Amino acid sequence: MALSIPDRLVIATRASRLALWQAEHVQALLQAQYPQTEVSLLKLSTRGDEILDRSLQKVGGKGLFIKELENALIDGRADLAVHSLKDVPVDMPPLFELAAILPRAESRDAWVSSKYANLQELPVGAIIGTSSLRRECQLRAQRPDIVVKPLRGNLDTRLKKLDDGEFDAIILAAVGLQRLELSDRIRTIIPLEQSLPAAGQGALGIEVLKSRPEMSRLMQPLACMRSTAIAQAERTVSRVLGGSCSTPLAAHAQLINDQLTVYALVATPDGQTILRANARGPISDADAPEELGAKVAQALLDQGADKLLAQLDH
Ligand SMILES: NCc1[nH]cc(CCC(=O)O)c1CC(=O)O
Repeated sequence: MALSIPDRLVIATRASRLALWQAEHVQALLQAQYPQTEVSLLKLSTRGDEILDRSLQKVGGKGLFIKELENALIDGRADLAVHSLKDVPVDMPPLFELAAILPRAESRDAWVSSKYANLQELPVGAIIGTSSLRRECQLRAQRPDIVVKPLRGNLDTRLKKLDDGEFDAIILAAVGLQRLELSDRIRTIIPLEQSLPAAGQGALGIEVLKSRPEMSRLMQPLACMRSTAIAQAERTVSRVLGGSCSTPLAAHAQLINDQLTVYALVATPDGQTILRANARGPISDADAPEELGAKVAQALLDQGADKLLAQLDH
């Protein structure tokens, strides 16, 4: 059956500068793919953007950033939603699917500080800004003396808090700074051994309604098969371990030729215990990424990851 190209496509997006960059990127790709189609943006404010005073974990987690966008898909106000893949819960509500994962950019974390070049240079008792337990546990494993304070808000807000002197350094995903032409704020890209990233970090995902398979087909030219394999492996680790944004859990995969390597860790927030596992194998068939992800998750469970995660639940 031939694909019928619609006259209009509406992209639902959050209104932050980074979200708009991402949505405009997808808009340009779709416009190039379908020159006759009018591709526009529907900018929405989400609960995750509005609630800045309380920790996200307490008010309902990362799903808050995508719910308003999903509502726009249900109402037909939009045809697709663009998300940072990292913000898309691993268990999607059954009405929706990830139609395409785009080529992944930089996936590592960035060290941002005007005073100190890296973690090792920090003076005793220095104050680091991050609201990510994943980042906190890995930093504190290396520097138990540092003080970690929460840091929320969009990128510009976070940088302003650093510049106002609230922190000695902050940790951000490098990709966001790069996309907003703020690369000069990156003192160093933190090596994977020091800060293993979150599942999906650096990649964009396009979400559509499952009931509109033609929409999913229209998105296929934007999909990157290699980034999809990587993301599937990483997201499987989180899914098997029941990861949420309140879990100190990292999952990162690399694909070199046809060899996929999956690294993962689960930790206590104080970084006193860090369980690590990895696995490598060829992506010989479509199930291989998920099998490798599941294998790494199982290796963590064999080390007691379930007990560690259960302790964190209260
Ligand atoms: N935690 C929130 C979040 N969700 C997505 C990004 C941008 C990075 C990405 O697209 O992977 C960020 C900011 C950050 O981690 O610094």
